[in-house]
Amino acid sequence: MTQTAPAGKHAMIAASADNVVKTYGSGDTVVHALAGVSIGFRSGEFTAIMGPSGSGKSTLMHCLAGLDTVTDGTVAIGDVNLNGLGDKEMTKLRRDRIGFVFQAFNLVPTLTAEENITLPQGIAGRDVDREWFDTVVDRLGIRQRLTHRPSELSGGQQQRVACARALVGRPDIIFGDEPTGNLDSRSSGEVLDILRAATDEFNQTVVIVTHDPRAASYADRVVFLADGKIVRELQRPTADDVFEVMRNLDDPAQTDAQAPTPTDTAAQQTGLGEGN
Ligand SMILES: Nc1ncnc2c1ncn2[C@@H]1O[C@H](COP(=O)(O)OP(=O)(O)OP(=O)(O)O)[C@@H](O)[C@H]1O
Repeated sequence: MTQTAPAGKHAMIAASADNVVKTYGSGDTVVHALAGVSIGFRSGEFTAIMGPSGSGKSTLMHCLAGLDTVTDGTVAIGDVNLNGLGDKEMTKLRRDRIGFVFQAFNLVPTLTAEENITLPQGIAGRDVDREWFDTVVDRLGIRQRLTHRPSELSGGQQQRVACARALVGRPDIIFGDEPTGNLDSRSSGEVLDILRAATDEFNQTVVIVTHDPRAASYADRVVFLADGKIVRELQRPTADDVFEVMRNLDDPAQTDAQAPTPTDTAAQQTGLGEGN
């Protein structure tokens, strides 16, 4: 592969949350969506965030991506603290440094696949790096589809176009919100292979929220939320490992038994987990 990361990039933190609290509402209706979350995402690593419904997964991702604000604590992309940014600076940061892959693909229906892939670069007023565009398009196997509109593509092909759109901008980090939630198992596998390859071959940092243990098993690291807190973390787990933790988290009687181990707790404090 021609595209390699700068030396030492693995040691860098692409995004981080430090003691993040997110509260919705007030008084009797207050919801503590995030109750003190600290975590760092290393450059070039693929992380999956899991947890029961309502545990705070989407809230955490939205705060990290600057799509929502925190009530307390700080979030950063690289060394840029998002808390202090105004609307314009936030928009620019999201455009320049963050890629998104959504469950619903979010392609513009009137544009071709190629136009969709290059649209963010056009909006940012940047020239598209054609060599990198070609590398991404060929790696994702969508060259034959570049002139097609989204309605002429399968769900899996649309999500591959969305992955290409995210990758072509070479963002610091790609956030995927249930990126395989609308796909059958074969297309899910293709998209997950692409996200895996993006980290392995392009040193891209990827963070996804998923409910699917099989999807999580593609990640280097799986972080489990419950009641707005990080309660477990697994490194390179199998789908069965992930399923087992989720089964226990879904069973409130088991939740206490899943309190962080000393290793997990250390991982939370550093936000880095094992193997630093
Ligand atoms: N805009 C909002 N206003 C009020 N409460 C909210 C809002 N957004 C989220 N919440 C609440 O915050 C908590 C965490 O929600 P969040 O969507 O982050 O959970 P999740 O783990 O992503 O859930 P799911 O797996 O069902 O998508 C939930 O109790 C939810 O009802």
